[in-house]
Amino acid sequence: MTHTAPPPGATAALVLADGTVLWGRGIGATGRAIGEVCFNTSMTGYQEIMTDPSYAGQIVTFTFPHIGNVGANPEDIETGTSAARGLVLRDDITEPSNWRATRDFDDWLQSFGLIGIAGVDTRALTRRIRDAGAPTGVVIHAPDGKFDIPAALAEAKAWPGLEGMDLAKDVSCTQTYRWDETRWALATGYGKLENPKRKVVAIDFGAKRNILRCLASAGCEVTVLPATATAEDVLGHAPDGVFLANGPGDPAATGTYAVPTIKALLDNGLPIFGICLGHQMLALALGGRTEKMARGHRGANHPVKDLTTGKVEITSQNHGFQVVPESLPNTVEVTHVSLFDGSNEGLRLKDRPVFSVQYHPEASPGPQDSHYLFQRFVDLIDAQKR
Ligand SMILES: NC(=O)CC[C@H](N)C(=O)O
Repeated sequence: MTHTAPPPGATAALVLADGTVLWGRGIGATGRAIGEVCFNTSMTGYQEIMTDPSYAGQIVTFTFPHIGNVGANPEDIETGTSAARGLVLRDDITEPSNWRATRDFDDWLQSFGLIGIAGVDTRALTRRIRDAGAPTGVVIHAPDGKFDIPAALAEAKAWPGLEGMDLAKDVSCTQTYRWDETRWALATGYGKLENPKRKVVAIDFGAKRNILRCLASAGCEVTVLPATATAEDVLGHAPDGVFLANGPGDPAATGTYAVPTIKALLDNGLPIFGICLGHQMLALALGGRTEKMARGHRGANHPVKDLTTGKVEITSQNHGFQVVPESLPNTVEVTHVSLFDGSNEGLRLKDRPVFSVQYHPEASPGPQDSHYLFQRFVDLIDAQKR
């Protein structure tokens, strides 16, 4: 895998912190970007993945070779800007072939400032991440073929890594806003929620739009608050329930401002539902612990067992940290477990209307097996209201 000089025609390089240099062809924006190199096994949904705020500080390696082949459209995005740092592909991006495409994927990457490399042996890179963990990497796109590899290597070596990094504040909204677009909006153009039955405050640690759509589709009027919102800010909106969003970075670092808020909300007795980073921070607020995973879960095919029903669901996942179930107090019941590695995928409180999952029930991309969780949340809200 190691080379010293750019091979003829190379316009991009991926420099790993251990000195490995992978050469390829540049895609998207030019320049260089640094991040943790992870892999995602999804076969579809590359736009949603590249705009998922949880990927802040990461360079995504797609294990599926045909990325970009259906082009890009203005709808399949999870935020208006991208938080991910870059991407690594096996094959070159081809001409778009899909009726929904409004532009070429390469073009779209440029407009989002995303730097990428194609022509990499992504299978070898993925095995390496699987066996040795996610390395820091610098992706360089230099159409002039001029690479400063020693500088990139020094940068990669100096990067502190995601552990201890708080990135939620960077990707969260800065102002409170109302969300009322349902899941039907994309298909029909008429997706505004009429007569919502419940008021939900969503704390935005890096929320994906489709989560907000799923909450609206379940009949919730959703008010979105910035990540640093206090319990008073939340309660000021007189919500029937609180949603804790997904987000990037290390939950322990984000917890410095989010955990006190969540603790106060728990004391208040409101129904609470958390997803991914929201799940991890709920666990911290309950006195539990989180840790970095050896290789993380990123893909749209992860089997999870719901221990409360015995059913297995195929889930969409994107996380590199996990809740340590043994660290949770006995007021907590573990409700979901990964059938890949046995790690924790969900919890609920035995004495309060509070639950959370580690995976992404809104999918986007991914199977819709887990949409029932949004119904579970509104059922808890309705029971509490009665
Ligand atoms: N999707 C998420 O919310 C990710 C949570 C957290 N940043 C992790 O990597 O584990």
